Amino acid sequence: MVFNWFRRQFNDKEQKQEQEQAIEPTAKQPESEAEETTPEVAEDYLNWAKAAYQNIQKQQVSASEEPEAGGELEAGEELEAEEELEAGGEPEAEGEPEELEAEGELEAEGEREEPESETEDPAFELIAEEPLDASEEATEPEAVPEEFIEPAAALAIETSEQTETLEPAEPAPAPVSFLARAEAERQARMQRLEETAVEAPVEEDFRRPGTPGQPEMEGTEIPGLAFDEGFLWSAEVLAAQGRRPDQVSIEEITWLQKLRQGLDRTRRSLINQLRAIVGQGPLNKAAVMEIETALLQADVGVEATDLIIEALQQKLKEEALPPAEAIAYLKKILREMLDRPFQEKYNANFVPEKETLNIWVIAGVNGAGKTTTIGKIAHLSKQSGYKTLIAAADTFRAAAVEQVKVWGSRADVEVIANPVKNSDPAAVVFDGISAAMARGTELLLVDTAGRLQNKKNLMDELAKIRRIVDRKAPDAVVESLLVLDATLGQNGLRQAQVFSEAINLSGVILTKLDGTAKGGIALAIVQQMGLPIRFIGAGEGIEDLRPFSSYEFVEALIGG
Ligand SMILES: Nc1nc2c(ncn2[C@@H]2O[C@H](COP(=O)(O)OP(=O)(O)OP(=O)(O)O)[C@@H](O)[C@H]2O)c(=O)[nH]1
Repeated sequence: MVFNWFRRQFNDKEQKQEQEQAIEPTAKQPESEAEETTPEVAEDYLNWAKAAYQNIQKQQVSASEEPEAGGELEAGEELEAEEELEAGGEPEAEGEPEELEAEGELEAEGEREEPESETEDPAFELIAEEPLDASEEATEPEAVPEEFIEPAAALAIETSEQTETLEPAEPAPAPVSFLARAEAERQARMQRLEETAVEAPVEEDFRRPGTPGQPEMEGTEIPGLAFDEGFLWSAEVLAAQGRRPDQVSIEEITWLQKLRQGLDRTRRSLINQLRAIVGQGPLNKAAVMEIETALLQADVGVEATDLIIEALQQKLKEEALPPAEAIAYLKKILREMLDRPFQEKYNANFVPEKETLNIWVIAGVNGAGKTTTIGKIAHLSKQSGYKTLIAAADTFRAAAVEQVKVWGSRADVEVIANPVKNSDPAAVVFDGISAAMARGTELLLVDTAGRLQNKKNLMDELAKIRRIVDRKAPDAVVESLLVLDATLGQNGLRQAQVFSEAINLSGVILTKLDGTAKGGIALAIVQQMGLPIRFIGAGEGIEDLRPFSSYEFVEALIGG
């Protein structure tokens, strides 16, 4: 059974089989977000969650009964593939060298440009100051140089500290969630039964699957997945998006829980302040300032904050909304902002095309999480049933190639690399595309350097890689994705601007959303750059990166 993470569904064939034996869905969709708190909707969500849990149980049982699925390649093919890989850049580079050399695209080894002392951009000062050491052997990933953290970022760090110390004296009463309601009803039922029953039946306890007397939850307990508050929240988020309980995978639930946990710091600071302010009629000046502060502390940025407040204020002038509805309206504003790039230029469905070569060039400064992200996407892609390959074109640091190889082996995805240190990255990309074409690869992930002698060299190199891709694979679906470290807050935006000058960026991958109070940076990126967020990372593990969903993000950011 293959769950396609890009499509957020099981691949068609498996889906059909699954549905034949699936437990029928029971949730009725709420007509509006405000309806979430009605007992009927709460009950529906609870039933939906139970059905989803049971279906995941079934998936687990059938997965454990299935024979181990083989790798992507048959044994023979694997051998051939290896041979091709062994041949590395040699035959490919030899095959069409004139084409490239004639165009002056490929530099001979050792002919890389000398470090230049000019530094047009302060963000690259450190890079320019550091000597070019092609044999750099560091095994540990490098942190983003402090110099990257400019005044804006320093300010953001200060504000983040303030965020931590900001403890609202008395949180405003939250609307009763369906969890609390279900628990209250359960307690009441329990009490009634105790009072009236001669022989008390075993009470339903949906929190402990397999409890005697609870037939629908009987069966194998799902290892590592309790039917708890986190499960119920995740189920509600999925159900509210129109998903059916039989379409949900264990990975989705786990991911949503992780995302919510990751955004915990941002959410706690935001939601407590917002709940206390909204829902009291039109916003007065003091309330506007408080919302502004809360959003700016979450690194939403001035431009996006102004728009959010304007839209919220407009609505509250038209009608006085109770807090739950005002928050629901705020969520809508945030979702619309995050989805705006899809109305203008970009496709909302970010899915590699099957049986087509998709090439994703991954850029970003060192330390942003580029290598880790490539490994995670490779894993996601492989798990989702795509033939995947990685081209290790960050040849500036020897350690970078080794790191990509480690992630490649974790994801069980081959890596095309040139063993020669400081070799031409464009040649590696060229070889990567040749290998991808020969193997019928569907997704080729290209790692690129995050640091060169100076900004100009870095940008020239990225532009050159893009030209090679366009020339060598004119029919491929190409995306240029920038990896940004969410903890850098506004400073990440400056990096994005620099990169977008060199390569035609088509999206952003936001990493390290866990453990930052600056989760609002996603809104600033979309508002200021007009770029869609394509993936978000919330942890260092291979499973900790998933395609971005504005609905899920906003729920995790300011949901209950
Ligand atoms: N907490 C957290 N850490 C992350 C995430 N993504 C990456 N990291 C960590 O960030 C550090 C840098 O990640 P790398 O993938 O090595 O970054 P890079 O951009 O490739 O940088 P170089 O390795 O220097 O080329 C590593 O310690 C990763 O484990 C994330 O989503 N959350």
